[in-house]
Amino acid sequence: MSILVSSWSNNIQSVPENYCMFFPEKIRPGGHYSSCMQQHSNIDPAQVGGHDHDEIIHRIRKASKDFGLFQVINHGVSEELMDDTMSLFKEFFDMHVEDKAAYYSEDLTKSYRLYTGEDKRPRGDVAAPVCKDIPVIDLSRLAGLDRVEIIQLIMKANMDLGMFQVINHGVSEELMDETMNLFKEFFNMPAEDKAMYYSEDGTSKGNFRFYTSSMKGVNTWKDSVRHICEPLEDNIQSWPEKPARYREVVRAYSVEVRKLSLRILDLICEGLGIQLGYFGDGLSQLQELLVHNYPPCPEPGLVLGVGGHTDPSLLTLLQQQDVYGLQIFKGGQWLGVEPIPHAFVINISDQLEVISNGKLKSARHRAVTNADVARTSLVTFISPSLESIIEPAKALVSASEPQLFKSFRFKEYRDIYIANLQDPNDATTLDAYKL
Ligand SMILES: O=C(O)CCC(=O)C(=O)O
Ligand SMILES: [Fe+2]
Repeated sequence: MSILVSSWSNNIQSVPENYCMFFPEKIRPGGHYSSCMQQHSNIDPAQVGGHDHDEIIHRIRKASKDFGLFQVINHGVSEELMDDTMSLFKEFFDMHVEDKAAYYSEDLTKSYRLYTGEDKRPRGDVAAPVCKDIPVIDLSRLAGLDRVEIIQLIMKANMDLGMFQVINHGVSEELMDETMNLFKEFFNMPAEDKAMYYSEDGTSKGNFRFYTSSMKGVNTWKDSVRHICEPLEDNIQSWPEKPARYREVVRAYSVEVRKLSLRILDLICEGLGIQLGYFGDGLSQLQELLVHNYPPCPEPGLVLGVGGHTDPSLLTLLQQQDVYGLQIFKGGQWLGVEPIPHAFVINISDQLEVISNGKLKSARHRAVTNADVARTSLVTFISPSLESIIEPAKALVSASEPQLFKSFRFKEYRDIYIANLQDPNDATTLDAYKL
């Protein structure tokens, strides 16, 4: 419980090391040498063919299996040539700046280039420019003559970015505010009241879970609540009884957000030219709510609230207030998503990219923190039932548009996605299913 960011973050001047995003001290180069490997992994190929032949082969196999690395001596490349080459490169780097300038390039496609390493730390750069291309779509205009134009707008946004915002969407402002305030109240409850809900057990099978989290081994600056909303009756008993109106408010919110999600999925059907209701039943059966609380952070540039990812669901609907924090990855950089009170940010998620046969993009996004105010976001994931088979819609596959993804069971995808969240090699689950 004392691990919750909200429990300790308000009195500190600097960020603890294990929150410094994706570059913790233990993997930071410089000053942290471990002891050297023993010489016995040096292999002398000159002995191959002689009476030590079998032993050498055995040592190569063992070193390759254990370390993937060994050294060779007496290998046939002359010491003079090696020294010469080493000296030449030392001389190159020691040349005058003007002499080297001709070779310097940041263009990755150049066949020869002198360059410097960049700092790849995904800093939570709060000052990122705002993305101007995310349309804000007024759903009240759908009833009139603008319908076709609106669907075109949604489709264009989904093809390019996988993200758009909707206003006048039918979920009442009162209900949105009430739900937001309820979660703020939850996160602000005294530690003793929250303690009974706290769990580090990630296997709660969709029941209510209150936790703080890490991604790829580095802690993220947030505490979260997560549970299934639909099917409702199997899960509502696990929802908290404090704040007092939790079950009543969250139930009403889930019902309204579900209606909106089905409306948007039908607009996407229209845009894709597949039958209305295609995403009904199994493909949108599971509904989960994930609520994040990002306390103010004294050094927002060193941490992230949520690291870069695409959502594993079908569609995601995100409510934020007027506090900035969500970013989208576009054109090689992170750009801010403008917070619009009472709008929903709609993300195309992985399963829609597959079912649309790659026509729609699963949005890559993340959340940054800030030094001044806490931010709360309410994230609804609409997903297929775990047993659903996911594959590109038949109507979107043809001789000229071949199938781009294998078919799979949603449960398998989800399990791999969860494992990949902790994979330091930045594995993306969707790539593994591309044909
Ligand atoms: O809090 C946010 O704005 C983003 C949260 C998010 O991307 C997620 O929970 O998947
Ligand atoms: Fe997300």
